Amino acid sequence: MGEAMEAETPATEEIQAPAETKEASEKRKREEENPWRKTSLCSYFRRAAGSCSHGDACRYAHGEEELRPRPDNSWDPTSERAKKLLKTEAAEDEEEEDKDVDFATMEKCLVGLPRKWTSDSLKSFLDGNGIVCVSSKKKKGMTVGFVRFADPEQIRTAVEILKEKTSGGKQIKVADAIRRCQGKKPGKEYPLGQIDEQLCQTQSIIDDSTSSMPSSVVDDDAGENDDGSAHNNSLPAEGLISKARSVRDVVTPLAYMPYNEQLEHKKNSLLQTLKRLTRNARKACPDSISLPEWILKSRDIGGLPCKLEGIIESPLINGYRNKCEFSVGYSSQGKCTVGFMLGNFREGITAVEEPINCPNVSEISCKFALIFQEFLESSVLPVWNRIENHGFWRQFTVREGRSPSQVAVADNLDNQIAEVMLIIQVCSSDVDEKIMQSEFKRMVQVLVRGAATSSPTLPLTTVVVQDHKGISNVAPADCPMFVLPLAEVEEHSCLEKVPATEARINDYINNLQFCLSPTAFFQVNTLAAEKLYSLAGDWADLNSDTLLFDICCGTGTIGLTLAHRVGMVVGIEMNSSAVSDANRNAEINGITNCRFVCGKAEDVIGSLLKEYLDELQPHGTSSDLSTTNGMVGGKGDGNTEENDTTTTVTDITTSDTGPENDCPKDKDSEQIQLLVPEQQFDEKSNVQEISKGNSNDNNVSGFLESSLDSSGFEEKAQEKVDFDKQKVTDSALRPQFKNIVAIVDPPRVGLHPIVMKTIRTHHCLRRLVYISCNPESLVANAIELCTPTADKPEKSKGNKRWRSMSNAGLARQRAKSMPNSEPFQPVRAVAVDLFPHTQHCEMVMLLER
Ligand SMILES: C[S@@+](CC[C@H](N)C(=O)[O-])C[C@H]1O[C@@H](n2cnc3c(N)ncnc32)[C@H](O)[C@@H]1O
Repeated sequence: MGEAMEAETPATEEIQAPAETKEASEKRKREEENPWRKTSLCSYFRRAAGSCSHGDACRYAHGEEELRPRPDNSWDPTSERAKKLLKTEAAEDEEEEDKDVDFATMEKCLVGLPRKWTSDSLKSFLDGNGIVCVSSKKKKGMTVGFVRFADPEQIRTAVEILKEKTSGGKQIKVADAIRRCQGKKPGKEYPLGQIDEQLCQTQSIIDDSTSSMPSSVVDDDAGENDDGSAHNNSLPAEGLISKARSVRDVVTPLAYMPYNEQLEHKKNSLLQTLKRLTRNARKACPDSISLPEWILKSRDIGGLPCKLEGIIESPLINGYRNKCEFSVGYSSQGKCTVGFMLGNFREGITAVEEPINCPNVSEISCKFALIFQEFLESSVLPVWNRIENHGFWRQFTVREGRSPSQVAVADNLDNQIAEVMLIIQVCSSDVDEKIMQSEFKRMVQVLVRGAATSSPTLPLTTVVVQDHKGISNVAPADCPMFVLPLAEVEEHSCLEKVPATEARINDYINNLQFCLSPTAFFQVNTLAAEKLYSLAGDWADLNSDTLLFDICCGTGTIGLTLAHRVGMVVGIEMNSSAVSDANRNAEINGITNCRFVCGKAEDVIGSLLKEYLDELQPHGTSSDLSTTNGMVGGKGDGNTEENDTTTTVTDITTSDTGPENDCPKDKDSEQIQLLVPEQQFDEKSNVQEISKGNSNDNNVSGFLESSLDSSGFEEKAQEKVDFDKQKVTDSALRPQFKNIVAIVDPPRVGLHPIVMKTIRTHHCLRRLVYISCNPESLVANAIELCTPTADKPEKSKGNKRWRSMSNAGLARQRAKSMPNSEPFQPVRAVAVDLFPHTQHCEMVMLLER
């Protein structure tokens, strides 16, 4: 037996040991020197101690079941460094968990209670913490609980209970409850005493778009527009506020600080936000993979993912806004007012106050608001009442356009405004047509006269009416709009409602003219936007061999201002009027190397990347752009075909696939490079898709739900590819570019998960400049783009708990199920202050791989 065994054992010299690499040999030596290192895993990041950021402060050895101290005793738990590290990281984690709970506000509302719950059920659920009251909204199918806590400790306990217990699998979320008064007694203050009916009413009229959503997934500034402006959450006449805040405090909360202190304040807050990127990417990094260099290096720069290179000042500090959306409602004194609300729906319902002392609002806008307010005082039609969802006058917007080639001097922008567009939002349901006509005529007269008699006179270019019959604050993209004639119309003649298709005003960026339709996005601080775009261009490292994807391009401002620095721009935008503005703007400025595609980025990006990049020639064989395609920016530069959006769609599956792609293809990137069969170009349904599009910029829940259901990813992308009115040019004629860059400038909610996956898995895209008006969502997106992935991504479990996750937590989840692909690295970041006096700030981050 023994002999037989011996015979089976191969002779030692026959065993071929694989050659040890230098790296492996160094690792082995290190482990031999310190055996503890081999098995030790940091308690916080479940990662080898050698690669965690705790260094000597790392205390745990996880190789075994039990935690044990380092055998060499080199970890000193009493050392200052150890204490500091462990304390800060624990505190940071805790802070992240509690991010949405304000422990200073004692009255909370609990969203997501089971429908049949009563006050007693909630009381026992919370183990008696807080005085409770439950309100059921049958119409909205929701039950909300209101709790008044005695102190922060009670809140903490309740939050713990809510984290641990779920009600029938549902997570209950905590939000601040701020009471309003329902009574029609202006001036009466309701005491903040015990929990009562008024508190229950606080959240009962929360906007539909936020009510069903817990606060953690509602954008921090859900009550604000894309550009950081105050939202028109029009208020009921009887709205009163219990928190005495001035409109200046609400609209421009930093106005009390000198400008340099505002910048410092914003910079510090951005530093904290940026650190979240490092922390979360570290947590999301799979155990099997070593931490990327940028995370390891973050230790040297205070935990930042990359350097924050400062904050660029706004050239204009006061009156910089070129667009102001005023709410129409009643002030706390019961006066019909055109101004800003003293809060948003998350904070409860508040009154509308005149825009007095709001330094970001231009004088022109204030004057027009006042003229319109005076008109409303004599109007026979009522202002919109949000509680009862009826009324006529809803919102008043002033858009300003500067004269060309004028350099703004200090704070004196007003006299450079050459054009003004006024947009009046109304709801014409159940309103007598004759009365409406007569009111419009009178309104135009008042506005024209008011502008002419102001000193100095105010420019007035066009008056547009938007007829929005829905309940939600945001009018859908296809909301009817018409232009009112500025010339006086005789009293008994019929008012001609000209469709607003041609209503435009002009503004200028980097000496290019931008012609803007009423609803198209345009940065509200034009001069600061110039700085932002130039910087984005510099960081994008552009040259004539660059193909630039301008994702979420609006009216084409970024692409068009950078067109002369690149070979070609492909812009993607879902607002169809912004796309037609972009095409028109290219034409006006004689730019021929831009193509603007109308569609949601998540629907079109995969196909566009495929169209342009799958046929890339190997480096060095790209054609000479200046001679073969003439696609260089500037007047009269040859090929205008790319701007022709009316040509028919060609089946890309039959087009010549061209020379082999020099980008390594992996199977994941294949997944998203979808071939779309001809039958799927259903023009009609695609057009509908577009027109539905931009009503829902902030559809966070849609994003989140789809993000966690990756099974539908391919189908979704495939189904929704939109080639409406876009021409797929013959691949043989299409220029080839060596340098593929994307500049993304998404709305506050950030990029759609499909866009993220597409960018991440397309190897040709090596550089990405991310511009964001919401650094929180930038950080969340960067977690997904920059975290290394495991060979086998985790299968998304369709996690129902996404509702209770923070943005960063959700991004971590998504990062784990990202297809295996090369991650980006954050390279540099800078802030650009487009919104002085407010908390908002644009942030730009360069990501490379
Ligand atoms: C912050 S703005 C930036 C616009 C433009 N880059 C600029 O600076 O003027 C965001 C733009 O993204 C568009 N948008 C929002 N969601 C989109 C989506 N899913 N796909 C494409 N565009 C989208 C909006 O209509 C808006 O024009």
